[in-house]
Amino acid sequence: MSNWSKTLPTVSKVDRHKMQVRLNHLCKPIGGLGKLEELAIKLAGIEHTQQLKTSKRCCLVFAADHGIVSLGVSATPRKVTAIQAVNTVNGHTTIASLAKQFNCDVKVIDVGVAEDLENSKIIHRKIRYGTANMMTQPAMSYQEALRSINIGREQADLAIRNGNDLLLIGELGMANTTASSAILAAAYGLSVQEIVGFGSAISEKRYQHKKRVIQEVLNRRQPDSNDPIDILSKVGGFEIGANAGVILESARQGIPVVLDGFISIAALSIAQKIYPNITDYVIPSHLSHEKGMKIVLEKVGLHPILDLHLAVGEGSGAALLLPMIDAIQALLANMNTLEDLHVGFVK
Ligand SMILES: O=C(O)c1ccc[n+]([C@@H]2O[C@H](COP(=O)([O-])O)[C@@H](O)[C@H]2O)c1
Ligand SMILES: Cc1cc2nc[nH]c2cc1C
Repeated sequence: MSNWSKTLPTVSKVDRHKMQVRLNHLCKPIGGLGKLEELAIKLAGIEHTQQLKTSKRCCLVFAADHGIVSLGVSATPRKVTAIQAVNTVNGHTTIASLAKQFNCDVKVIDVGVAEDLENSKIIHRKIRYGTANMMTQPAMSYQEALRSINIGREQADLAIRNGNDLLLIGELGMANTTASSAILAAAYGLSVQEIVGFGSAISEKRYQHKKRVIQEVLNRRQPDSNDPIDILSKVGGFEIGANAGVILESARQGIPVVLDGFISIAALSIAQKIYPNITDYVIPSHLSHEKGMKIVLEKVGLHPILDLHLAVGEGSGAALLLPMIDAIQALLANMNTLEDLHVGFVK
């Protein structure tokens, strides 16, 4: 299929165990920090260290348009992808605001916006001016699907070389909850009823229409559930492929990658078809408001900390996890141990 190595480097069981022991000794009830403890253990395993590296972070926001938008599956006009891409580099979107607050760099990469973005702060890696309408033809070619993944890998590699300890994934793409629903239905054999949600707030009537469109797309395109590139090319999007590429490259280099919402788990499903254990390397952030998120996260065994009913995308939920990551660092740095206080538990 491509030049993927056979396996990923393993996460460190030793560092996971050491972190668990360390947390158990802190002056608090055993397990008292709940999901924050799971987060610390996961980071220690991925990074192979007790000295968690989390201070330099970067959110990679990939922007692309979707031909299927012409069938009325979104409440939002296509041009909002381009508008928000520029708005992000100018510092005024949800992700730009949160990233500034939580000390995170943001890069916006155009991998397929349907118009030219004349802005020097945007990284220009356009594959095409939007995907084709997947109702009438595959969204993109097999080669373009691979290219979208490779651009994600390249941008992740660049961010890692620039010294980032943590990567966050984000996206902009009107109608991409339609593409993501189709990907997830194909990848995990889920029904349209189980997976499709209201995206960026459509009406009930449009929701019924969206479900019919996605079902018809799946019937016509017949994506091969065993071939992630076939799925991505037939019913995917360029920004989704790029998100998958970031996940793959981060895992390959042992750098934790923080997922965002529904689109990021569509990307995860593509990556998971290549490496079934990819979930060991990703940090879930929040349970998006989008209907299918819960069933997919349960299926792949990921338990996000946040449930804020977010439906923004852009990497916003991933950025909101950063204060939780900073909280772990503060706890590990400042708390003393039960032994320091001469406290023992009775069995
Ligand atoms: O991240 C999510 O879970 C999420 C849920 C709903 C909407 N979005 C964002 O809204 C856009 C897609 O919504 P839609 O209705 O056009 O498919 C796209 O730009 C996403 O970033 C994102
Ligand atoms: C304004 C707006 C911003 C977004 N950002 C991601 N998806 C979006 C959809 C809308 C409508």
